[in-house]
Amino acid sequence: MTTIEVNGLRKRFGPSVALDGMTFVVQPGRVTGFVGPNGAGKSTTLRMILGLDRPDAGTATIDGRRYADLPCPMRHAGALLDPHALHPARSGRNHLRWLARSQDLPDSRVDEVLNRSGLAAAGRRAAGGYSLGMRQRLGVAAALLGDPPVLLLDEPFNGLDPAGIVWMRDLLRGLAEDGRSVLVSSHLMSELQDMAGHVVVVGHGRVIADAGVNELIGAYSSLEAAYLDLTAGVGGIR
Ligand SMILES: Nc1ncnc2c1ncn2[C@@H]1O[C@H](COP(=O)(O)OP(=O)(O)OP(=O)(O)O)[C@@H](O)[C@H]1O
Repeated sequence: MTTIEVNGLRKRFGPSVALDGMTFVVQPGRVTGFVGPNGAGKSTTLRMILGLDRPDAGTATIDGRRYADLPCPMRHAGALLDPHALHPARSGRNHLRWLARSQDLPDSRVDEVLNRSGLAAAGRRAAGGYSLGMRQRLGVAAALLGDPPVLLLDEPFNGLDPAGIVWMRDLLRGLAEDGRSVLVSSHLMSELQDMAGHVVVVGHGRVIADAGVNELIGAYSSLEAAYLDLTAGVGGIR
């Protein structure tokens, strides 16, 4: 069973402190919501788990290893960070084929993940013409290519239509039920309340609360009420 461990991450960008000792563990078998006000440090943390930003201090590991040290990393962790990170002239299918080849994954996976993401019909169209919701689906398809035990998704509900939201909710729940570790950053508390088993609330680059969703609902009546209370003293964008 694969965990994500974030331990004491610190990061400054010039005068601004983005991460100030960020520490938490993502356990397998449940969706963990990663929530906090704009600028709290969620995306920076996800980027560090994936080795895309270097911390000033602290560590982030998947299965005890840094992402950069994982052999064939897409088999260990799949990520959706930026749905616009694609070549606009390349078809969705060729985008996935290119990724699969870079990781020695069989081409057969491409059609499997296109089908699972509802993009089978649009797969041969240039990805530059995809709507935001279609780009999110393509990003999810890419994250699933290596059938990884760990998934990290940054605001995956953005741009999805109502049917897409239901699809994403069921997909993430199913991935967690398979025993995967699923970390989802989102501002949609009602979605997380229905879907997540656990939530990590952050503010100003550190953890404010790390608790079960049912525990928070029991104490505050809803996840949204818990979030608003826990982050009340944190303030907005610095
Ligand atoms: N490359 C960068 N250069 C300068 N500052 C940065 C950079 N990346 C992040 N920051 C700063 O670090 C802080 C944390 O940003 P981050 O994007 O991680 O927040 P977030 O919680 O993901 O916010 P949001 O909910 O708006 O997506 C912010 O103050 C942001 O301005």
